[in-house]
Amino acid sequence: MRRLPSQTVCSSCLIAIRQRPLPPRISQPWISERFVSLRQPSKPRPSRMVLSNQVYRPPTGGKSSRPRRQVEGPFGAMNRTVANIDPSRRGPRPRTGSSTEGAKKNDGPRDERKALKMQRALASVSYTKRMSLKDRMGDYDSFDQFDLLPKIKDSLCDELFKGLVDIKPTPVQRLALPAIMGQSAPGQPQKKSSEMESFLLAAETGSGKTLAYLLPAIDALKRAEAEDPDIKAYNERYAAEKEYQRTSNFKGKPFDEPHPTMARPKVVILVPTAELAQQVMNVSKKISHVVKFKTEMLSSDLRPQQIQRNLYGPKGLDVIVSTPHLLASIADSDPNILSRVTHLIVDEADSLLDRSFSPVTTSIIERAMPSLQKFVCCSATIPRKLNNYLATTYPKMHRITTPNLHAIPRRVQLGVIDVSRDPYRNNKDLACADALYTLGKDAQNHEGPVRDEIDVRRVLVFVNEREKTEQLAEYLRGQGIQATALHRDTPEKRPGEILEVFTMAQPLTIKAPEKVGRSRKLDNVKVLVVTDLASRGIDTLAVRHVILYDVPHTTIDFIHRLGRAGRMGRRGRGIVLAGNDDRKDVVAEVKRSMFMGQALI
Ligand SMILES: Nc1ncnc2c1ncn2[C@@H]1O[C@H](COP(=O)(O)OP(=O)(O)OP(=O)(O)O)[C@@H](O)[C@H]1O
Repeated sequence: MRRLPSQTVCSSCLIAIRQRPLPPRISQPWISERFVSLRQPSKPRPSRMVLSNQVYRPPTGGKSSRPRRQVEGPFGAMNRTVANIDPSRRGPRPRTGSSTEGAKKNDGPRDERKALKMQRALASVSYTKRMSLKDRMGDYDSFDQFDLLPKIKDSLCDELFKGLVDIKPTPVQRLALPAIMGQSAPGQPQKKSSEMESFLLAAETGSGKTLAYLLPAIDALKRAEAEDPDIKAYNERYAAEKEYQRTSNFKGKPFDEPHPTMARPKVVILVPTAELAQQVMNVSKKISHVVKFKTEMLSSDLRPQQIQRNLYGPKGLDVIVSTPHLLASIADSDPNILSRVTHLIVDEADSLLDRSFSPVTTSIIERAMPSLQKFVCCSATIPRKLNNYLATTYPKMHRITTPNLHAIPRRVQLGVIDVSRDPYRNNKDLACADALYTLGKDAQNHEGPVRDEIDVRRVLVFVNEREKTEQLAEYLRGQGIQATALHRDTPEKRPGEILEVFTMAQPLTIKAPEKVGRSRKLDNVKVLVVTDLASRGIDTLAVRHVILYDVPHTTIDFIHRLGRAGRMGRRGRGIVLAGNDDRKDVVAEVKRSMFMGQALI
């Protein structure tokens, strides 16, 4: 029988692909009228930032797998089929054809923009691999099947998902929880591992990665606490002192012996921004209300006294959420601060291990390594560079990836407005205001949960430059739109408050206007004009619409920005404003990949 070449799709798969339901077409006239002609790029250009297509297994290769003719050294020239000419000594390239224009194209400097490259689907995750992942996920379809402490399970119903019924673990949680805890099958007890284990959690945006790493870490923390002789002795002294004070009507100083965990956390979670630190700390705090442990955050927007209090509070410290720079500088002055860490989590690992953050993040990892039991890297996007780095630094790392990694879910639709055409003629500000007015008008047709009230739409507008946030927000305000700018220099304290409107899950409504007037004032839309500051990890559950004012520099930015809408199974819509200076071919490829449900690699 003739074998199919590896790239060929077999006929049954083709039928399955064709039978997949297609997302409904965008019905808004303003999108269809000004729809960009999505041209196929004639030749894909290389990218400097490429997503990995083999996250589920470490990349193979390296020196040993290179053909001998490519290897340096005495045997390097064997079996060559072409002349071994040093490229630096090669003469000028012969020009093809007579066109000087064409020659310029060949010899000119390469486009150094961080262009996108999305020619391939997640081809190397084979169908068998995908099926086996799906089968494994099916094993755990309730939180009760995990060997978590009962209090932790209670905290899910009583605090985190209060009011929700039938909470099921998400795919990444079904895979990660048993793997990190060492649980072999549903209902089975955990098995302790004597050596340090490392994990890579790679799953789509808004898929519940925070709980996937937090629940096993807290479970291990509480189990270790029950066996810790220092904590046991402290608790006994505390109880005895309390009893003495009660019986003897004691009026002196209360028991003020510092807790053994003071400034010695066991769980450290590193995140890239203060806003994300606050969000993860809020989740951890909610669990701590039921499970009882001490959790704090460290970030640059806290005052020094507050940082001191968070670290050296007499009640101890178990879980700390921090940005790396601050923690590294504290560790410089108090080297023992990381001496008891058993679980270290690097959230948004591709950011924290990239060129700018890497030295400081790795310094923390190295300091914590002697006591470390579990090391978890977590991200929705795994660039090849990070993939290779992890494969060489942590060769035994357990790779937990979900089948749809690097794909934007099909429930998120992408519309494109070509702002180079009439009536905008490259006026992106006007196109943005128009898009927001259309969203507002559309929302007026949807009644809120209370009669005579309408929903308020919360929209994120992403720009590439910090300066543009203020400028655009001011323009939109001038057009009667409630717009706020958020960037790294937004005055202290405000980012949390500003973001709250967009992160709270509760519906936001206003009184329905008697009659939609002609005045240009949009009451039922709240807009946040923001840089990538809000694109990483911020859980904007309430946001269904994201406007990409600028075309993102990389696929990674596309995934994270669009990932703010359509979280946790919700529907969402992205709108890209594509101007003359933007890479429309790139937008077209993203749109096509999203339509096909393919990974953007
Ligand atoms: N099992 C679950 N059932 C329902 N909702 C859940 C579940 N797990 C998490 N969530 C909710 O899903 C939302 C997104 O979770 P989370 O912020 O952890 O996503 P993420 O994968 O870290 O996203 P990102 O990659 O953007 O950081 C949160 O509001 C969280 O409360």
